[in-house]
Amino acid sequence: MIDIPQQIASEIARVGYCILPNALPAELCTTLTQAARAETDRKYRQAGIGRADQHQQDRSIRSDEIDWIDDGSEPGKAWLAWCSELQAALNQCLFLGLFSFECHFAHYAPGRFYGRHLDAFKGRTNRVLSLVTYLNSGWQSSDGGELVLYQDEADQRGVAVLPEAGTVVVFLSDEFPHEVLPAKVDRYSIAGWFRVNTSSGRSIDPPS
Ligand SMILES: O=C(O)CCC(=O)C(=O)O
Ligand SMILES: [Fe+2]
Repeated sequence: MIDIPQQIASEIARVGYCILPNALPAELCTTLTQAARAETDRKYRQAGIGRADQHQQDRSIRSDEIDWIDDGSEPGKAWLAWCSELQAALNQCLFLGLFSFECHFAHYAPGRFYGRHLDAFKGRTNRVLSLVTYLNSGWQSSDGGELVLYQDEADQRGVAVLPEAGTVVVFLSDEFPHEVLPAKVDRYSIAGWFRVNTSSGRSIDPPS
């Protein structure tokens, strides 16, 4: 059996990112795909940018809609259990000290996008590893909607990833600029972040 967490860990150690098609167990992928669509128009909210204290909605940078995931539903529970196993494996292999995980469903309606950005800035965040998985079966390259992952600030070419169901992408949050190109059809995904615990004294970071 292919050990997905092991593969992710060794790619992170080698190059800092990992793009793995068919990484999600098929049953989990189906459950999440259904859950992502069932929530359309019900719970999705316009996504914002920045930390809680400087939260703002700027549609010129980001125009997806999101719904935070918790273990209050069966799909949420199953997904968080899978991520928790991955977190344990990454800690064991890479000594990252990952402490918690936060994630949300994202829905990009046709034409929506997320401009080039970093998920974290060095020294100013406790987000260490970003994880994205896609929930669109039969995605065509003519549908657009690629994630483009750049090596560094200077890279203008990047690597394009089709958001096909089951593909998992993991990368160091403060190292790899990336963007989501507009798609011609609805695009569903989960974006999440493994974090370290930087709480000290009476100040709790991050704010809940
Ligand atoms: O959906 C994707 O491919 C990436 C999303 C992303 O970059 C983010 O939510 O920060
Ligand atoms: Fe991002």
